[in-house]
Amino acid sequence: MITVGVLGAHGRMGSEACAAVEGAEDLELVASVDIGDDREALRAADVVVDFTHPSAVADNLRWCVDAGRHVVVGTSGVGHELLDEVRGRLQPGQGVLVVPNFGIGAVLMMRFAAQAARFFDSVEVVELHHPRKADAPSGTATRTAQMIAAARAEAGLGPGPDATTHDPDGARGATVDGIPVHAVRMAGLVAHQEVLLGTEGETFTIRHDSLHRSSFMPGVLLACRKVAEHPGLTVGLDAFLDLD
Ligand SMILES: NC(=O)C1=CN([C@@H]2O[C@H](COP(=O)(O)OP(=O)(O)OC[C@H]3O[C@@H](n4cnc5c(N)ncnc54)[C@H](OP(=O)(O)O)[C@@H]3O)[C@@H](O)[C@H]2O)C=CC1
Ligand SMILES: O=C(O)C1=N[C@H](C(=O)O)C[C@H](O)C1
Repeated sequence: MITVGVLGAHGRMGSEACAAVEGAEDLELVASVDIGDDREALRAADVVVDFTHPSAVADNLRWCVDAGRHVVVGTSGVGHELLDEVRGRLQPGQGVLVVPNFGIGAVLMMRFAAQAARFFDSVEVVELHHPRKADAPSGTATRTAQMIAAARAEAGLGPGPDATTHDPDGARGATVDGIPVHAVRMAGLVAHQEVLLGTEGETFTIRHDSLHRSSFMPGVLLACRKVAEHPGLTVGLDAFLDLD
C-alpha cells in the first residue's frame, strides 16, 4: 500500500485526485491539505501530490522535499530555476515528478508536436482553458513550446516567417523560447490545445481536448505508483510511459 497526501485538496483537481486515490485499491489517502491547513499531516504520506496555485507551488515543493517525501507536482508554473534548486535539495532515493499535463492525449500531443516541428516553416501554439485558470500561458503550452523549440534548434531552424512590424496590442501573442503562444479563456471549456504547423501549400493541426478532469486521473494514479521507482527529478509523464 502506498500512502498519499494531497495539497490543494479542496480545489478542482485536488478533490478529483483525492477521490481517485480513495478509489484505488493499492493507494491510501492519508492527508488532505488545503490553504490554511497544517502541512505536517503530509509527513504520513509516502507521496505528496500538489495541485495548488502557481504562487504556492515553490514553497510547497521545498517543504515536501525537505520533509523527505516523494512528490508529484501537477501545479503549473514550475520554472527552470526552481527545478535546478529542487535537484540540488533532493535526498538519495527521493523522487520528484513534475507533470505539465497528466492526460495521455496531451502527452502524445506534445511528443507529436516536437516530432513534426522540424518539417514545417511555421509553428504556433493555441491553448484554450476555463476562465478560472490563474496563469497564462498554461504549463502544457509552455512545455509544448519548449519541446518544439528544442526540436527546431536541433534541426537548425529558427523562428517561422512573420512580417509583422506593428502590433501595439500584442495580437501576435506571447512567445516561449521563440515559439508564439496564444491563450484563450472561455466559459464552458476545460483544457484544450492546438498546435498549428504550416509550410508551403500545407498545414497540419494537432489538437487535444480534456473534456473532464477525470481525464487526468489515470496519469495522477500512475505517477503516485511510480514516482518512488524514479529517484531524482523528472519532468513529464513520458518517462513513466512506454511510448517507444
Ligand atoms: N498537470 C495537470 O495535468 C493539471 C494541472 N492543473 C494545475 O493544477 C493547479 C490547480 O488547478 P485547479 O485545481 O483547477 O485550481 P483550484 O483553484 O480549483 O484549486 C487549488 C486549491 O489549492 C488551494 N491552495 C492555494 N494555495 C495553497 C497552499 N499554499 N497550500 C494548500 N492549498 C492551497 C486553493 O485554495 P483557495 O481556493 O482558497 O485559494 C484551492 O483549494 C493549477 O496550477 C493548474 O494549472 C490543472 C489541471 C491538470
Ligand atoms: O488549469 C488547468 O485547468 C490546467 N492546467 C494545466 C496547465 O497549465 O497546462 C494542465 C491542463 O492544461 C489544465
